[in-house]
Amino acid sequence: MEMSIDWSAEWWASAWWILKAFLITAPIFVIVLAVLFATTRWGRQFWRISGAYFVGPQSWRNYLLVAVLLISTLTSVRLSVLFTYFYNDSQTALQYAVQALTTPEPEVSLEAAKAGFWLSMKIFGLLAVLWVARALVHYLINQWFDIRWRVWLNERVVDDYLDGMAFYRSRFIDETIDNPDQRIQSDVTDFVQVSSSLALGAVSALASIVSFTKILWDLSGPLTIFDVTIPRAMLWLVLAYVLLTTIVAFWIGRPLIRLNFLNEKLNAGFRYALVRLRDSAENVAFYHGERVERRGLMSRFAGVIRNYWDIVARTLKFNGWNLGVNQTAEVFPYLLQAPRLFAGEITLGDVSQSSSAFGKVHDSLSFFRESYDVFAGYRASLIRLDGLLIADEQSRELGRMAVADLAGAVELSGVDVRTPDGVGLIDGLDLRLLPGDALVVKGASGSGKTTLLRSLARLWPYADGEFRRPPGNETLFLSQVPYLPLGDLRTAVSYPAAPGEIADDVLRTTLHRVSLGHLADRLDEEEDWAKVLSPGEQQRIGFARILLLQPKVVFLDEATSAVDEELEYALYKLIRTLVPDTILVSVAHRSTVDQHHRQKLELDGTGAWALSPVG
Ligand SMILES: Nc1ncnc2c1ncn2[C@@H]1O[C@H](COP(=O)(O)OP(=O)(O)OP(=O)(O)O)[C@@H](O)[C@H]1O
Repeated sequence: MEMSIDWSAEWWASAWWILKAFLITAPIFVIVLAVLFATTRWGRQFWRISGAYFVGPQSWRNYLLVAVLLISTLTSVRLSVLFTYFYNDSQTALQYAVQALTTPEPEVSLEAAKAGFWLSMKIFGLLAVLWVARALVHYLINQWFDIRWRVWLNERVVDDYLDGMAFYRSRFIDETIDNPDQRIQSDVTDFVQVSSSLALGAVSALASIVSFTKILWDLSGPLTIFDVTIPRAMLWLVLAYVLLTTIVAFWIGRPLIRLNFLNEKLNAGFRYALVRLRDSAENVAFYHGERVERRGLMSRFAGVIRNYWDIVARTLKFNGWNLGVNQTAEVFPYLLQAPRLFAGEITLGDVSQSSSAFGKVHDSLSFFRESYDVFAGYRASLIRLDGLLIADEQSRELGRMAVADLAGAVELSGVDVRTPDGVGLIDGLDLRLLPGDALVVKGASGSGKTTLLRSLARLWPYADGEFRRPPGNETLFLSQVPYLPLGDLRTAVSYPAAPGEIADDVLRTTLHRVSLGHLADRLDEEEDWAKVLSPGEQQRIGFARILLLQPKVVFLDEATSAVDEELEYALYKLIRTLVPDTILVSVAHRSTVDQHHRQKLELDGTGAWALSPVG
């Protein structure tokens, strides 16, 4: 029995095919992507987010991995092609065997048919081993590529978010963005996974279309409809069919982009409301605010569900169309090839091979149609990640106070501070403080005391003037409730120094000094310290940091508001005794704070200010 192809020569021929296909596909792949990046909106977004990963001296490793993945993808296409020839041979062998058993003078003897059948089984064994091995290697390399990319992109997005205090200052830009945390955590992952699966899926689909079109071309016969004969009808019909159905599917699926975007946004909003409830648990519990919280949570959740129903309705239409299209395609090749089999023009193997080649061309062309909802989710991730990077950039572009280094002293000249609406809070403030000086800032609530400190810390965009101060960590800002990072108590007390940078003995002695001796033996304990410690204890941690870091200047914003007056006196005395040269600037309503300062700055909230000695 004659096999459909010469299998003994086919292995080398296939290896040669894969190499040729790679040499053709790789440049086309690069050119198509370059055109998409330059001409489509989502392509430009992609490039802004991750273009840097594919340029520069380090990027050759990424290209190497992409090349391996491309070769593996093309190998899989080639193996699929070989499988269809195996199907052809095994089916034809069976057909001849049946013929030999039922007709006295068969075309092929039973022995030859049996030999053909067993040979095709051996070929299958080899193909199956190659198929499984390729799939596993592909999975591993694909994951390797994705993980490397994800690590890079995560670093890029987190660094960008931290750069220039974008994480804080983004609240001041015109179009603020929602849930940056979710954009970093979940969209980065989706972006990487879907990018590589869509790109490789598209390559695989296109290579399959080319390869199987060749098979269909060879197996297609003419079709006569209303006296018009279409040569190679099956091929043209599958192409026309898939093209039309894909256009309709894109049209039906288009709203999924917006719905997926909303889905992420609404879910993130719901999750954030839950996180806020957890963070403010004690406050809510004191107020018995469960009813209001429940209403807020449920209304957010209702938004999620409403949108989800829209997604369901749209997916129903989208999937309904796709499933219907796929089912119709099932019988297509049989309808076209069966009459030719009945006429004795082709073998059963040919019918079976046409059917599988038709299926492959159809599935490959349908890849674009069926991936549309994945692409819709991908677009949403692109928009969200790009939005985050743009917001970071805009945050960095906002104005901020000009600062310069000055050893050991503080100078403010012509400092203006405004509200976001442009209302002046402080006009032209000039000030000079030398080592050991202490200044208390007073003024009615809302007069701009905290905003002055924000401006000097370069957080506040609506401030001008010049600020000279000791460089880097020599200038410390302490807010009313000091920030306590997650981790053990050592990490919390040492902040912003890294844990371990300050010796435990020093930490313990300092805790005793600020009346937190009861915590001295708990340095290794991991807790959410911001929830465990009382506000007064947290404020004492703030004072401990002054003693540990010994800054040249420290700005304190209501730093003793939660401790009693006796303890406040002791804490200030401690600072004045142990770090007497440190310049102190305190914002405080309580008059008992004044006695620890030499000068007083009074703000009236309309721009005017007055500097006087503390009486
Ligand atoms: N993020 C913001 N957006 C808009 N306005 C703000 C913002 N932060 C502060 N303000 C406004 O700026 C003004 C000054 O606020 P600031 O917090 O500096 O007052 P303060 O003197 O420290 O008040 P308090 O003594 O109550 O702490 C207030 O009118 C406040 O509403």
